[in-house]
Amino acid sequence: KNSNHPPSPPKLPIIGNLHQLGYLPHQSLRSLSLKHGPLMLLQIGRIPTLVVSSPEMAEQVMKMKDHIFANRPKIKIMDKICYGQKNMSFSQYGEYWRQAKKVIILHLLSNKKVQSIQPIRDDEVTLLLRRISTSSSLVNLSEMLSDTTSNIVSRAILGKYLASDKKRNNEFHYALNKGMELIGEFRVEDFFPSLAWIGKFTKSNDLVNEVFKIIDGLSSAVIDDHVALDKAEKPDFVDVLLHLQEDPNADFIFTRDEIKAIFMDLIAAATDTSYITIEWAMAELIHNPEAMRKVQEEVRGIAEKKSMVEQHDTNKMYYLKAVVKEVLRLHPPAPLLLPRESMEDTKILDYDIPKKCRVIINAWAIGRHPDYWEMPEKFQPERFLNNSIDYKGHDFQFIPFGVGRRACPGIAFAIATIELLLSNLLNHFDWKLPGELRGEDLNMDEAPGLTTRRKTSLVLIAEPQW
Ligand code: HEM
Repeated sequence: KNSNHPPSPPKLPIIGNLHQLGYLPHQSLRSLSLKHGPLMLLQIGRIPTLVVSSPEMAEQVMKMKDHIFANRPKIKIMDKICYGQKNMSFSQYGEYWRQAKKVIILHLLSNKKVQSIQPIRDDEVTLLLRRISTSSSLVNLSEMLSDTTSNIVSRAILGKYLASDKKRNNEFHYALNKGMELIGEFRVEDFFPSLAWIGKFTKSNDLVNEVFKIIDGLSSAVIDDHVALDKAEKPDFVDVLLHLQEDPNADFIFTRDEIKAIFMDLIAAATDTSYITIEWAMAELIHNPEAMRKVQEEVRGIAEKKSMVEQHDTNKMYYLKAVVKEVLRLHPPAPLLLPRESMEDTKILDYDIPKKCRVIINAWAIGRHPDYWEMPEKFQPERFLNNSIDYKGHDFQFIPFGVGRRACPGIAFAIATIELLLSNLLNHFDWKLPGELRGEDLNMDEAPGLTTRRKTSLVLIAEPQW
């Protein structure tokens, strides 16, 4: 009662502010923050939840007090589908997380490793371009990009495709879509722990079980294949984790379930975010024909009629890089980042923040903050030319990958994939909406979930340049 808490919107008995989260929580929370300020304390069911909506407050949480806010809350669905929350993204801050991060960076995400998988990226780009060229008049770009990004990441991690046939591939993408939707929901069992038993009887609990069954089936098959093949010569990332189990000098040994949680998490984290970025980039460029003209002129000028843009070509594509940044500003794939949790009572400025307070950073609202961005709702890649604003965690007005200990370790991996795929799509084809539709007619609505996809698939006509 004597604490000085941040401002809170009025709440209802029992549910608190739950009803104010709306269909797209990042948008509803921004509207609330315009009334109640950049640091708000909501009560969602039983859980105090701090909502951060300005660059200054984000810096306080993710830089000044990062050591206190480095935990993730326990979330029932992650517990179920990630074998006790043993994936890196949602694991508790501590020794397990440190060891998982160490092995992931060393064997998968270092700059050297990211460069070493260039042949896989090139190969998958070639297949994508061929698939588009040979498809009927309408191209479902959303579906193709989702396939290509998951193929790149699964070949990088597993040494092969995750799903060996079309049926399994469809099951994986279904589980990925449903999983992201379910994780993004504010679910009864997480916010009313005493009512957790109700969750067991809901339809969404059946969906969670269905998602888990698919993920567990696919990941168990991967482990069985790796054990049977044992590639000692040229081990992939899963081989590395399995070999640790037999290494008497290993600092840490991951169990079979932990290995499954770690690699499936990486495939999901990399696929969804990367393809969403390219999908929004293509949508914004169709919506803004002048930006499309400029970026195609740059890409084609540098590619000089080569049938494929190579990774090193993208280093000179400054407008393309500005397009990618502008897309990440307007459409950060994880608009509320991933939730964090305070590990002790603390203060932000003069406000008291209790231990075990959930923290939501509204990166979507921060990227559109009118004090930091001129005409913040407008797609304008030029704003990133001739300045050093970057997504690497120093500019708190632009934080699509998060900041601090729990920031995304996959930036280099993601950007290499996004720039290569996008530049090749723009080099190889001209893009149009079907029928008489014009750019401004394109539906730009978002779908709900942990990651923000487009509400409707992006279906376009591709006209090859050669
Ligand atoms: C455009 C692409 C991507 C975006 C926008 C993105 C964004 C994010 C965000 C916002 C977080 C949480 C940060 C925080 O809590 O402060 C995160 C965490 C994470 N990302 Fe990414 N990500 C992308 C691609 C990737 C890729 C390609 C990989 C791996 C191959 C990856 C692996 C991870 C992992 C393992 C975490 C958990 C980090 C931790 O909790 O310590 N991400 N990412």
